This record gives sequence, C-alpha cells and structure tokens, in this order.
Amino acid sequence: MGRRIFLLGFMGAGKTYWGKQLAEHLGLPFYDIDEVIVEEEGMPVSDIFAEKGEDYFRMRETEVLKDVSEQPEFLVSCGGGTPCFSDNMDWMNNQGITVWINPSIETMVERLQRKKYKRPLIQDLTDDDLSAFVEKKLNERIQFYQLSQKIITADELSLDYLINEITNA
Ligand SMILES: Nc1ncnc2c1ncn2[C@@H]1O[C@H](COP(=O)(O)OP(=O)(O)OP(=O)(O)O)[C@@H](O)[C@H]1O
Ligand SMILES: O=C(O)C1=C[C@@H](O)[C@@H](O)[C@H](O)C1
Ligand SMILES: [Mg+2]
Repeated sequence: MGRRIFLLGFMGAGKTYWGKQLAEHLGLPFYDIDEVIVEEEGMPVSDIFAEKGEDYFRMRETEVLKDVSEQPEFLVSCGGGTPCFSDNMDWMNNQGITVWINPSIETMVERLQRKKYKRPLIQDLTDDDLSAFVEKKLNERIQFYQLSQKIITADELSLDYLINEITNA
C-alpha cells in the first residue's frame, strides 16, 4: 500500500477532518498544509491573506508541500487551492497517491456556512452568494482535482470506507 498520501479537494470537503483520523489509524505522520503555514507564520490564514497577500500564501503553500514530501511516509491534507497552483498537482502525483474528497456542493456549502471567518476567499460572502461561489470555483478547479488517482464521491464517509478505498488505490 502507498504510504505517501495526499488528500485534496475543495474547502469544506473534509480534508483536515478525515486526514487527522486517517493518519492516526494508519500510523503515518500527519501534515495539514494550512496548519503548518499558520504555525510557521504565527497568524491565521485570513491574516496572512490580508497582510501579506494571496500570492505570498500560495508561495508558502508550495514550499510547505515540497518540504513535507521529503519525509519517507506521510499523510498530507492539502489546502483547498494547493493542487491548483504552481506544479503542485504534478508534483503530488509523482510523489505519492492523490485522493480527491469530493462530497456534494450542498454538503460543502452547509459546512462552510458555519466556518466562513476562517477562510478568506469566502468570509465576506452572504450565505446566498456562497453557494454560487462554490459552484463556480469548483468548476474552475475541477481540471486539477480530477487528475487525482483516487476520487471519493460519497457524501457519508466512514473511516473504514476511506481506509479501504485508499488501500485499494
Ligand atoms: N464527515 C463529516 N461529518 C461532519 N462534519 C464534518 C465532516 N467532514 C468535515 N466536517 C466538518 O466540516 C468542516 C470543514 O471540514 P474540514 O475543515 O475538514 O474541511 P477542509 O477540506 O480541510 O477545508 P479547507 O480546504 O478549508 O481546509 C469542519 O468543521 C469539520 O469538522
Ligand atoms: O480553497 C482555497 O483556496 C483555500 C482553502 C483553505 O484550505 C486555505 O488554504 C485558504 O483558505 C484558501
Ligand atoms: Mg483543511
């Protein structure tokens, strides 16, 4: 089984939520790219965007991705945009198994409504605008996400199901 795993997908897909549990279960070192950047920068993602700009964040995201993939084994939870910038998607596909967590738009929107403030791209949107934004942005990003080696589309996931899917990838 591949012991170098990248979870990717849109904001609210559950990359962080499932990544932590999967890594613990599989006994793999866990890295959440957003969390590593926040720790290194000493400020939340929304402050990095506001104070240093999105381009700076994207540069740090690529650096952290490449740093963590130096490890022999890992489970990496990407940020929502990680696969869509620089050569990150090709890089990940060459380094390990890429798994796209792709629940329905409704599910992601519902989750994001509760945690908007953490995510600079959506923090100023009304709930009505959020759904249209997710649909449009997901459409732009699908070209990257769909290069994943494994695609998980079920809305109701369980740890056992995910482990089984990833083990078979
Ligand atoms: N299967 C699930 N059941 C219930 N809640 C979930 C589930 N998956 C995720 N959540 C919740 O939805 C929210 C978003 O999930 P999470 O933070 O894992 O998304 P993400 O894919 O890491 O997004 P981002 O790209 O913004 O980092 C969190 O509050 C999380 O606890
Ligand atoms: O989808 C995105 O572009 C983002 C997702 C989050 O994980 C963070 O990386 C940040 O809020 C940007
Ligand atoms: Mg996350």
